[in-house]
Amino acid sequence: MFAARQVFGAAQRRAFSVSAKQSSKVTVLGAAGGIGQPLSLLLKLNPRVSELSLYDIRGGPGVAADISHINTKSTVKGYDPTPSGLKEALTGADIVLIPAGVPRKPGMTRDDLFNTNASIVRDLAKAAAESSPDACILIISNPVNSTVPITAEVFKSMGVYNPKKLFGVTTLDVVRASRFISQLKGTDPANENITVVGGHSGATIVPLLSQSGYELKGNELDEYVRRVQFGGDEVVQAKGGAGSATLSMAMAGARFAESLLKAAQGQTGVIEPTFVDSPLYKESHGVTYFASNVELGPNGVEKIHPVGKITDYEQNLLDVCLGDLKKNIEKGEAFAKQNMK
Ligand SMILES: NC(=O)c1ccc[n+]([C@@H]2O[C@H](COP(=O)([O-])OP(=O)(O)OC[C@H]3O[C@@H](n4cnc5c(N)ncnc54)[C@H](O)[C@@H]3O)[C@@H](O)[C@H]2O)c1
Ligand SMILES: O=C(O)C[C@H](O)C(=O)O
Repeated sequence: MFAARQVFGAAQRRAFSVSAKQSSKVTVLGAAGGIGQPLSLLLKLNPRVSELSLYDIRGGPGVAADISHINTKSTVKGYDPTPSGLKEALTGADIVLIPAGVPRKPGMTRDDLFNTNASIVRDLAKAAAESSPDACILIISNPVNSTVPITAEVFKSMGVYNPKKLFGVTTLDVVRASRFISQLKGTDPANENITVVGGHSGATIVPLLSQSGYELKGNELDEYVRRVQFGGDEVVQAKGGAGSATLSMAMAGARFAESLLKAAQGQTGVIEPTFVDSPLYKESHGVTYFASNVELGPNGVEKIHPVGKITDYEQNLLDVCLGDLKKNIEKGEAFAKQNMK
């Protein structure tokens, strides 16, 4: 690969550096957790990251010391769990990933995490709104359908909300949908990219298999859809009380961050499904956030793609999704409004 210096003249280099930011500070809040550690590792391996900033209420500096020995160029710093540590971790960040919060145990829904995680996300969102108001904020903490609206309400209350820069990370649903179809069809999962829309829990997860030209029927289709919708439960059960998906989630979070960095660094046509402030079902159903394919650009959301042509079966799934999603979103918004500190 040629360096910009070799390929561009001075004027072009200046234009390039204005439109495409090449250095990137990425902050992980919850960096010492089950997701946080492998996610931080993958970010350290990403040459698009120049500064990695790791914060947790326990163990951030230890994880940072460990990861900092890896021989890639980026600098790594861990921060103490103090208000000033959090502020420093966030200041100047381009991307903030938030996997802080508790995971499920068998028998729990994601919504059962609401009581604990809502206030964790609210407090971290407040810190981000104060110290990194221009960063892209990537919410991993569950229930995503509610924690994203909570974050939006915090940013709105502080007058710094930018709907183009707030993302619920739903990439794991696409990763699963792609992996599971490849197992049924004997294809290479790396070449599969099944569109998944809606939200991130149970019936709000809607895989649109027909858009990839696949036609499963009857029980096989029902079982496929159910596996994508409840793939998280499969992992929660298998871990038997020790948490939920961490390694596959780290991969999915790192993939989403990589896509944002590519777009920020000038690549066009970068598309990822993600849960964002979306016009698609706002007027018709009062659903203010929705996951669909989103084109990413240097300022975050560039273009929200509509759901497109779907089958009657998929439309039925979508109808159920929209009803559940509305309740999850309203629950998050109500919490934020009643519990703004
Ligand atoms: N979006 C998704 O697809 C997806 C996938 C998997 C898990 N999750 C969610 O991600 C969250 C984290 O899962 P995990 O397995 O990593 O849990 P974990 O318990 O292993 O790690 C969570 C980390 O967050 C830290 N933390 C708690 N409160 C904090 C605060 N106020 N500030 C900073 N750090 C704080 C903890 O110390 C811990 O290290 C859960 O809510 C889980 O449900 C989401
Ligand atoms: O299932 C969970 O609770 C974690 C996560 O949302 C997942 O989809 O794996």
